[in-house]
Amino acid sequence: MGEEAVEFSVEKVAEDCKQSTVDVGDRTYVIGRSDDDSKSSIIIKILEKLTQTWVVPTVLGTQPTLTESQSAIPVNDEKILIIEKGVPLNESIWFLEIDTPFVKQQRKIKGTEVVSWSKGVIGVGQKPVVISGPSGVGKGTLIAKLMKDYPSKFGFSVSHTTRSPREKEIDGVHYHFTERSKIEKDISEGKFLEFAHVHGNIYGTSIEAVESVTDEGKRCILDIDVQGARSVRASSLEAIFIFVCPPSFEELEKRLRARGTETEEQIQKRLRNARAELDQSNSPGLFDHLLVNDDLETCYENLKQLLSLDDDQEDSDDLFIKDGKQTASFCIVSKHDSEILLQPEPNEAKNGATSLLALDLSSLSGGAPGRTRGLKIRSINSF
Ligand SMILES: Nc1nc2c(ncn2[C@@H]2O[C@H](COP(=O)(O)OP(=O)(O)O)[C@@H](O)[C@H]2O)c(=O)[nH]1
Ligand SMILES: Nc1ncnc2c1ncn2[C@@H]1O[C@H](COP(=O)(O)OP(=O)(O)O)[C@@H](O)[C@H]1O
Repeated sequence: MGEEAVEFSVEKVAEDCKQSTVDVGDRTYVIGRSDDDSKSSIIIKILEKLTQTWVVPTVLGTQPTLTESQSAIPVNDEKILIIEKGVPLNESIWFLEIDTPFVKQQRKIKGTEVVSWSKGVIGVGQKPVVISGPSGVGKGTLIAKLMKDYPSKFGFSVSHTTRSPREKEIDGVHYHFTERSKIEKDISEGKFLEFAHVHGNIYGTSIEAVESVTDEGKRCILDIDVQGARSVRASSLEAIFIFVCPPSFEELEKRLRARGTETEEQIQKRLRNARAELDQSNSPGLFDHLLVNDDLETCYENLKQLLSLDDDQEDSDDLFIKDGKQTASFCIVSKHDSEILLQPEPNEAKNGATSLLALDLSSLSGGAPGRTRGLKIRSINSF
């Protein structure tokens, strides 16, 4: 897998696929569609111009759905913007990350050349909320209340886990219950935002679990342990971090036993881990808010207050999102500073799509392994 010298020439590449070529520094990136074999896929090849050698990188992230062709332009030394042809604008914007911090880190881990896809999304979306705290403190109870009271506002990030389902747990709703080998493979393929070994099992948040909630316009809630919170802090996902504490250790033990879902051995393990989690809750810069869950209703009110405090971005992107909902297909014309000019594909003019669009990339956030958010769009009326 990964870096290898490949014997093919530019002419051979041109035969193989409908391609875009993008020069960034001493490299030419060839992005195209391969029709080899029965399975079509997007292929990425890199030409090292100085040595005239080809490199086939390891490609991470979810790739765009295949379309006939695409237009591409470098944004900077770190990423290339790609607009897919033949799909509505808000489905068509993608970034190929070639030297972002995430790509650099993955290159080190894998020891091969790496590039990563990230889908471009218009508007920022609300920051996800990470909720951590020891087992039995009441995280699930608080989250269930929030989801019941505000079903259109919040969505739950359904984690993957190797632990067995409890009696009332539903696969795909509470967790995606999964085999160890499957989750390990998906983690190695870069499909997870974070993962951790907790109470003897693997738990992890897939990128899709979080991003699909945000794409629906809902605020994503993650119930993950302290190690997971630390990983999310270090990732490109900007979130709010809340730690839920019990009023006392004795009360925590009481709740855990009263829940009646674990064996004595499992309870002992969870209580040991609880001490470590409580110690870590004070790590500088990790959690933004600590909530004590003594009386449930009081704690719930405090949680609601915290969340509405951070609602400043709500509805602020309507204008951009409206323009992004254009169903016409566009292609890249030029780049000026951080604005990219897009024009409708020639056959779209007859559908009434005549205006040019300016795609503003000045305030991007996130990026691989999740989405690239913060794109702004405005129409430029042709005269
Ligand atoms: N890092 C990480 N932790 C998770 C994830 N999903 C759940 N957890 C944590 O795993 C721990 C155990 O969860 P669970 O088995 O449902 O037990 P409970 O907390 O006692 O209800 C809790 O601390 C959860 O917050 C995940 O995707 N990533
Ligand atoms: N404030 C509270 N006071 C008393 N019991 C609570 C409170 N919050 C939650 N519980 C109960 O404690 C148990 C553990 O709560 P749960 O939400 O499953 O915890 P977690 O998801 O953090 O493991 C459940 O039986 C729940 O009904």
